[in-house]
This record gives sequence, C-alpha cells and structure tokens, in this order.
Amino acid sequence: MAQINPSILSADFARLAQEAEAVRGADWLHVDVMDNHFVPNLTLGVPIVESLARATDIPLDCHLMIEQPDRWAPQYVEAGAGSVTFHVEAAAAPVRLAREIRAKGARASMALKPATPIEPYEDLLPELDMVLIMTVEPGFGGQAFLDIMLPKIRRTRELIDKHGLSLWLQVDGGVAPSTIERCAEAGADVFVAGSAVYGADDPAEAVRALRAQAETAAAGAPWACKH
Ligand SMILES: O=C(CO)[C@@H](O)[C@H](O)COP(=O)(O)O
Repeated sequence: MAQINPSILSADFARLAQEAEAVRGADWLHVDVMDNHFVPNLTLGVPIVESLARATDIPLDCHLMIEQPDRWAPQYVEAGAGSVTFHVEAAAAPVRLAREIRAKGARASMALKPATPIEPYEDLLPELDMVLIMTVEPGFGGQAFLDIMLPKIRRTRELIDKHGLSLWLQVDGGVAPSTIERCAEAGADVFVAGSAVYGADDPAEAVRALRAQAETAAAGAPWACKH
C-alpha cells in the first residue's frame, strides 16, 4: 500500500499543529531537519519535534539533513519520532546508528543524495526499515523532480526484493501528480510531498489523490506482484 508523507517544510511553521490537522489521513508527517552545514538551509530542532509529537497523533518521519547524525538521531527518537532517517554520506557508523535507532524504538532509515549510489550499501539493507532516495538535491522544497533518479529507485527495489526484505522505499523531492506514477512504477512505496500537498486548496484531498495515483501505478508494476 502506498504511503503519503506530507513535508512540513512547505507548511506554515507558526501553525504547525493546525498544519498537521490539515493533512489528517496522511500516513506520516515528514519533518525536514536541516543544519546549514550538510545542506544550505536551517530549519527545526529537537524541541520543535517534541512539541509537534505532542500536538498530533500522525507519526513523525524525521529526515535529518545534518552533519553528525550519530550524535543527534537518538535525540529525535526520544523527542517522539517514529522513524528517523540519517544520510549515509554524513553518518560515521551507519550500522551502529541504525541499531541504536531501532533499539530506542523507532524505525531506522538511510537516505542517499542524488550523486550517492545504492550499490555500496547493499549489505546494510537488513539493518534498515526504509531507504530514502532523494529525487532533488536536499535543502529546499519546491524543486523540480530529477528524472535521472528513476534508475536508482528501480535498482534499490531490485536489491530489496533480491534479499527478500520488507523495508520501505521512500522518495522525496518534486513528488507531485505529474511525477508520482513514475516513482511508483519504479518501485517506491512511500512518497514525501511538500508543495504538492500544502500548496493544494485541500491538503487532505491532495493526500488521498496522490495515494490513489500511486496505488494504481504500482498495481501494474512488475515488482508489485512479489508483495
Ligand atoms: O527534503 C526535502 C528537501 O530537501 C523535501 O522533503 C522537500 O521538502 C519536499 O518538498 P517538495 O519538493 O515536495 O515541494
């Protein structure tokens, strides 16, 4: 089943609780954490995640676009994140970090920037609950989807299936009605959408429509029959 995770980077930060309510029915709320070092933007930290976790019952999917995720990721679990994604380019010890996130009770996920291939990390897959393929350069919402990432989504799906794993495959960046079907056909099953959801007149309806599009596209994909 396709999951749609609205990115609060495109929401009004002064009204986060209401913005979470506006996407009721979403599977997770995607929380973009940026430190102005790993990416050229600065967003929100642990105290805001703590408050948001208290303000909504939608589980939080925290995407750490930060240096030193080994130091910070456990604190996001303690703040209430149900899933924590670290960038493999920034992690000093990704296996130890994934195990620590899981031991603390959250789902562990590894993200790859557009220029980072999946193949060197094949052996790490059993340690993870999700892989995030960035479909824009991380740092900002509202960028155009990078079509050249579709082969990497396909290869990642093949590796997941080759190892008989059930981990989720998330895509993030430029996901919209015009791109979500290609992502689903390539093998993604979790879709982050910022501007396509929060820029819509009815964000909750946008979530439902994106999910329906992804599910229809995935139903016809060759990898779908294996699930
Ligand atoms: O991580 C990021 C950007 O770095 C994303 O989560 C964006 O926030 C998605 O926004 P849209 O591309 O969907 O507008």
